[in-house]
Amino acid sequence: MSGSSGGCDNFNIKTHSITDDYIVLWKEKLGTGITGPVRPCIKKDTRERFALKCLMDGPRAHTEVKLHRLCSDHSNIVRVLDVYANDVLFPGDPHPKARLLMVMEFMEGGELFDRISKESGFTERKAAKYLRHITEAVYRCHSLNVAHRDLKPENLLLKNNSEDAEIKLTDFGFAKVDDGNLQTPHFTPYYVAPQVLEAQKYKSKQRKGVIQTSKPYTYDKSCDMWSVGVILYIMLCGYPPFYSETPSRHITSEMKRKILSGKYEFPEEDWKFISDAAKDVVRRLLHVDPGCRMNVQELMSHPWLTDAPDTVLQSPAVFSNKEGLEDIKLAHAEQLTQMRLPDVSITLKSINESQSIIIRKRKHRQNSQEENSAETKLKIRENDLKLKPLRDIIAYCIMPPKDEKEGMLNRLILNAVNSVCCHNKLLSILEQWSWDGEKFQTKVEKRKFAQQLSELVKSMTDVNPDESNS
Ligand SMILES: Nc1ncnc2c1ncn2[C@@H]1O[C@H](COP(=O)(O)OP(=O)(O)OP(=O)(O)O)[C@@H](O)[C@H]1O
Repeated sequence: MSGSSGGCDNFNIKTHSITDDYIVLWKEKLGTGITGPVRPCIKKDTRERFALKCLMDGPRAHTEVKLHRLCSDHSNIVRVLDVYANDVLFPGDPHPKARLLMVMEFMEGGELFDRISKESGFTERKAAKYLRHITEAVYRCHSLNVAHRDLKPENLLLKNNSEDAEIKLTDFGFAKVDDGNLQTPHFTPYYVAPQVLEAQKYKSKQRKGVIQTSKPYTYDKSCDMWSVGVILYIMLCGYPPFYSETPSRHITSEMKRKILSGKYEFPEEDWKFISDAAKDVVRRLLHVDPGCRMNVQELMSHPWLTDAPDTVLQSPAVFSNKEGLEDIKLAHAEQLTQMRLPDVSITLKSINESQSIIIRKRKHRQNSQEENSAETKLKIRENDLKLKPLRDIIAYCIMPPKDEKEGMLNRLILNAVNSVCCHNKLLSILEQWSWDGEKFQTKVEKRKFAQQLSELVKSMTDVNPDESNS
């Protein structure tokens, strides 16, 4: 093990070897995730036990570390103590690889649902207490404008095995800064939803003091709230809200349909003793429209959190079926992947990121002629502007504004038909939805329509802008 030479742009990351300060128990593991095992380690000077997560060094790992550390100083977030940039040789690797080693507080009590499975007399009141801890963690993240985006039972750990142990949130591997502004110094947004622009305007008004209160809603944060709703539903009854009739270890199209339409039930036989207040929290969190979903502040002030009854719940018995519990976790993880998808599918790739062969060849040609010539940049920008009306429709369909106005969609479509360069292709999509030139004759499935338009936009951006006028 050696201190790594490169990639230490962050002054808080130590570059000397972790083994100077800690004894790492490389052969033991506390849990395993997609990034590999999390291992115990012991601080040499205090003999205290910690948990070590090893990440491949790269921009994603740096974001994880940065956002985890940013949120970390809170009683419901797993604390990050030290981060090392070291070259580490793992068995099977031909040579040492640059890694970020994150030392975290040791969560001795394990995962939330494993704990619940062992509880006798698990009540609504106890579930409400757990939910308070989870809500505090989400509040911490959202108030720092961080959306966690991977809120699932495996990432909710208990400090120890005592009765009053705190729950803490961990794993910021999908977290992102969510302040309604998609622009970062490294990425020019090819897509900005009208709602995002609205949020920016809102923020600027807040900054100028025109608006006093904060309105923390944005899409990614609302996904976290959806996750909290699913976790609460499972804590109350032992199974998830969106379950497929045909058991499968993978998310089925039936399940997807249910999630998209927000179809779930409170089956009478399992829910008849559960309070209306608890159901109210679930309903408000699982609202299908992200704009109408309860935000974290609203959740914090819901009376059920502090006034839940002592009704005994059946979830521990259901959780004791280990295979069933694994299925529940897997389904939740996959649902989260689906929820993060719109982020990817509607964010068009920048030219530098495009995988298209045509565009890569073109890039290569450009590079050899004149790197990033002003003319090329202008063309890309022009092409981008031409596609904006389509992106506005997609955004409208995915996240209709709260104050949706009559005929708004039709106006956006007319604007696009009159201005976009690819209007023949657009018209053929509109025909499928019986567009009569002014309005739709049949009901449009907005998500499907948005998907078709996304594909059209993608096809227009993955070709040479010179050719896109056809
Ligand atoms: N601080 C900790 N103390 C004890 N165990 C931990 C700690 N952090 C993580 N673990 C265990 O390791 C598992 C994996 O950790 P983590 O979720 O951070 O890794 P990951 O590779 O990002 O996982 P995922 O596949 O969920 O993205 C956790 O589910 C938990 O069981």
